[in-house]
Amino acid sequence: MTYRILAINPGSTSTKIAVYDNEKQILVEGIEHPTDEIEKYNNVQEQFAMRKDAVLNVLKKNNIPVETLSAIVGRGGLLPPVKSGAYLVNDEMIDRLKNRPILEHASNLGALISYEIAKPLGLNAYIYDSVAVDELIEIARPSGVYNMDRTCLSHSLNSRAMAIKYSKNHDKKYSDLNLIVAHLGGGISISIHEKGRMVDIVSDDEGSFSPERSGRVPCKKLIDMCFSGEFTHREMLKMIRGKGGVVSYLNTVDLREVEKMVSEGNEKAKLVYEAMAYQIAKSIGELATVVNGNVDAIVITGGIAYSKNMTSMIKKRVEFIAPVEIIPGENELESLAFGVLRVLNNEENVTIYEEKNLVKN
Ligand SMILES: Nc1ncnc2c1ncn2[C@@H]1O[C@H](COP(=O)(O)OP(=O)(O)O)[C@@H](O)[C@H]1O
Ligand SMILES: CCCC(=O)OP(=O)(O)O
Repeated sequence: MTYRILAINPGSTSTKIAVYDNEKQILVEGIEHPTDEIEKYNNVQEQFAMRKDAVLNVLKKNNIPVETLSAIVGRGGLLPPVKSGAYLVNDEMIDRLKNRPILEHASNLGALISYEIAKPLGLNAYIYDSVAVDELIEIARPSGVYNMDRTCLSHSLNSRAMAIKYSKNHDKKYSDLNLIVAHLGGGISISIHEKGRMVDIVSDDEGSFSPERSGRVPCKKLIDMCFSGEFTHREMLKMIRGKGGVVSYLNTVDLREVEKMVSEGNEKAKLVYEAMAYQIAKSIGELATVVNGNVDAIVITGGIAYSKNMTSMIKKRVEFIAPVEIIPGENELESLAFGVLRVLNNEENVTIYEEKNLVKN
């Protein structure tokens, strides 16, 4: 039996899509949304129709009628804490993502676009390994302020896929290993997978800064800025997500440009670049304590993992903990499609999204 699966991954500046016939990729395309186009919209939600039409146009251009699809899967958005794996998109999930998402994020459109295309065709729409996957152990939850538990938001889709890939490459089972995975992209999150469960993370606001995010910042200073009257809520959020991190110092989110600045002798760029490697290494070290140092391997992945300079600086600081494996890039479209394929082949269960039954937090 061949299943044709459409995978949709909306990012801040692009919507990546792929179509698979079982495990064979028959189409992959990155639809770019230029900044001047994105800036026409007040929020992510308003981009829904534009992005959905763009997806449908690509299918049409490539002679893939939507009627030939078996299922559609989108990158899961900022929902309340959910389990790993597949969820069926339903009206309750759509209501949450449309009206009360935990945070505004392009991935909130993954479920919405998938559902909108799937529903009239009588197909199921899914999300898989949402950014809100929460498998934290209880001791990891308190933040230090009563009633303000930590929120588990991470690049779980790519991080879990890379942890599984590492395990397979070494003829081991994911469920037998303790792995730290550092996802280094426009945003950075680092996770520790203990015997197949993502038991703790350093989220994009808890550790290293990244090309476009601030990471952990001094909270007393942050509070002062919030109440200074100078900035709106939206501007403050942008300061930590979108306009924070490398771009706030060097006016670019492209690490390759930063590397060029460094090679041309720019001392400020050198400090920022090295500080990022230093902070990433610190977060990896922090997570090693979760399993009392019993780490089998550290996996470095994401776009930044293509940089030999960056990965060797990190490696130098952390290889005393465990061997470091570099798996550059991300595997998100394939991870989405293969996850749903396992569901269609009855190799994996699917969860129905019901807020009354979600992970407690
Ligand atoms: N060969 C490379 N060397 C250094 N940095 C790279 C390289 N390729 C991509 N990057 C950087 O990776 C980051 C984007 O990573 P990516 O995983 O594509 O992010 P996202 O999916 O979050 O947009 C950018 O800062 C980009 O400059
Ligand atoms: C840390 C949550 C996931 C996230 O922010 O994803 P992107 O970096 O792809 O925006």
